[in-house]
Amino acid sequence: MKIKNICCIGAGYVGGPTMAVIAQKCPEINVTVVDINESRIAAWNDDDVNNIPIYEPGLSNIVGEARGRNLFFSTDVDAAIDQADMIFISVNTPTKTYGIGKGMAADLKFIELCARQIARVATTDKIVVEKSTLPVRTAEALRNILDNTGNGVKYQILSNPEFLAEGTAVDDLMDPDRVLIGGDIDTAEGAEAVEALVDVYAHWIDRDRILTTNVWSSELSKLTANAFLAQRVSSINSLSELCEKTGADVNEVAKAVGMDRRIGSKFLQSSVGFGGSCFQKDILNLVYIAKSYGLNEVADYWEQVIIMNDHQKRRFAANIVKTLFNTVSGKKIGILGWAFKKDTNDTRESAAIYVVDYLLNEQAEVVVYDPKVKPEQIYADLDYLNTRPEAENRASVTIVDNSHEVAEKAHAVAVLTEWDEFIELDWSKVYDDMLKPAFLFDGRRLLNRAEKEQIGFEFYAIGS
Ligand SMILES: NC(=O)C1=CN([C@@H]2O[C@H](COP(=O)(O)OP(=O)(O)OC[C@H]3O[C@@H](n4cnc5c(N)ncnc54)[C@H](O)[C@@H]3O)[C@@H](O)[C@H]2O)C=CC1
Ligand SMILES: O=C(O)[C@H]1O[C@H](OP(=O)(O)OP(=O)(O)OC[C@H]2O[C@@H](n3ccc(=O)[nH]c3=O)[C@H](O)[C@@H]2O)[C@H](O)[C@@H](O)[C@@H]1O
Repeated sequence: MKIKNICCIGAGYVGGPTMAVIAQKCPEINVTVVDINESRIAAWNDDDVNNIPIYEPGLSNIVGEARGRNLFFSTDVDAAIDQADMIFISVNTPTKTYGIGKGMAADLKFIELCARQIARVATTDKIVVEKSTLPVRTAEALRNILDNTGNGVKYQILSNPEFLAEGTAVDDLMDPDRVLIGGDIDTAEGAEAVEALVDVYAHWIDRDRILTTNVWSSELSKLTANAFLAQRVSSINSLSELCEKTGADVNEVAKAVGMDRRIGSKFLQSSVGFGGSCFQKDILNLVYIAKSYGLNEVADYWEQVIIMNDHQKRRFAANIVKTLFNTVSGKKIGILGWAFKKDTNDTRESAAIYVVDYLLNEQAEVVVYDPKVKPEQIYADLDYLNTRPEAENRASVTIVDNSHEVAEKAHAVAVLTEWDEFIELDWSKVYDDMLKPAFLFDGRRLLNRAEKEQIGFEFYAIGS
């Protein structure tokens, strides 16, 4: 079976880049990405491809090449569903903020709405692909909704979790370690659907890197991969605190440990804490699932990854207060970086939000610069925490458009995102512009200690 028309519901950080790459690599397939968010779709359709709503290195070129040829962005969800033979569901699956499982379980209401919409609109057989990250056994719920419409349409449900990381999305999509496809491989129709999706990816990915499994393994592998990655960050971050007490250096420890090929060197960069939309949400979801099966020890084991991460963010902020003679009240603290990592404008769960919230509770005056994050996003992130009236966030936080304004008469500067441009800053000028003693806190191990101390900074870096 050859796929001719793909529809993707959800034009976000996953749906947009993934579909752009599929469209570029498969010129004979029409790919339509739909979303209910009109302004997001308008931005994807902006005449200037540099205005697409997601910043990812290399993405605007790909969109520029494929858009209007075989890549389309639209708000007409029904029409795209109707025409497609394969439908990717790539909508958000945030942590529930209400009811049973509040703060832990994934909120699947957007997924269910998609399933109901597909069931209502479809008149021809469809392959429905779970692209969103979902709790294990979600496909069962989807099948229940889709199969009970009584309109005779046949559905195959596949799980095809996405492993791209933001900031490197295009490279990750072009050259993934693996593509995972879960399906009902024991039936002829299921195997045919799996093969149809394998064919799409095989346009540019070797078949031996396209892994097929049963649906439940695929769903659970995605949660497991994120849990393992986040666990490595929490593991090294837990040791960063011990390094600070003992005179060991966390970078040296990470290097020594990571050179063991059984351990590997990736994801051992100590930091102010991991952020991003998925690590925390997916681990909380894993914890919730384990608990729901009565597996309390399993749940506790993974929950510790989150507990350690929260501790890391809090202790970084607390250390700023302690170092500044136990008070930051009325003091200007400059923040370099708001995104949860470099090369993205995404701020979801960024450590910066929590560090600044802590400092605001201590009555600091905060000045923020990030090269890609818009001011309204920074305020929205703080408002979302609901810690204080929105007007207070605006009164206490100033957002500037260059690094040097952050330093002007600041008592301290903290690096919270590892943007390359912060390495190249004129640090002598930063020092000159600050009040003395000039405290510099490196939450990313981005800066060279000897150089900064030479300039005159009181320098603090995670894990040393
Ligand atoms: N952000 C990332 O790097 C990765 C995310 N994922 C997973 O992919 C999924 C999507 O994540 P993101 O793209 O980051 O989310 P996002 O929030 O950027 O995008 C989701 C989009 O779906 C749209 N949407 C929601 N309900 C809809 C409906 N009924 N009809 C049409 N559009 C609808 C929203 O308006 C939004 O634009 C999540 O499950 C996430 O866990 C997986 C791998 C990487
Ligand atoms: O499911 C998802 O959403 C994605 O989550 C992560 O990707 P992402 O969150 O975009 O970015 P990462 O590079 O994993 O970084 C996550 C956080 O961990 C931090 N981190 C990462 C690595 C490290 O060594 N140290 C460290 O502090 C980063 O700064 C960032 O805040 C995974 O890497 C992807 O494989 C996955 O698809």
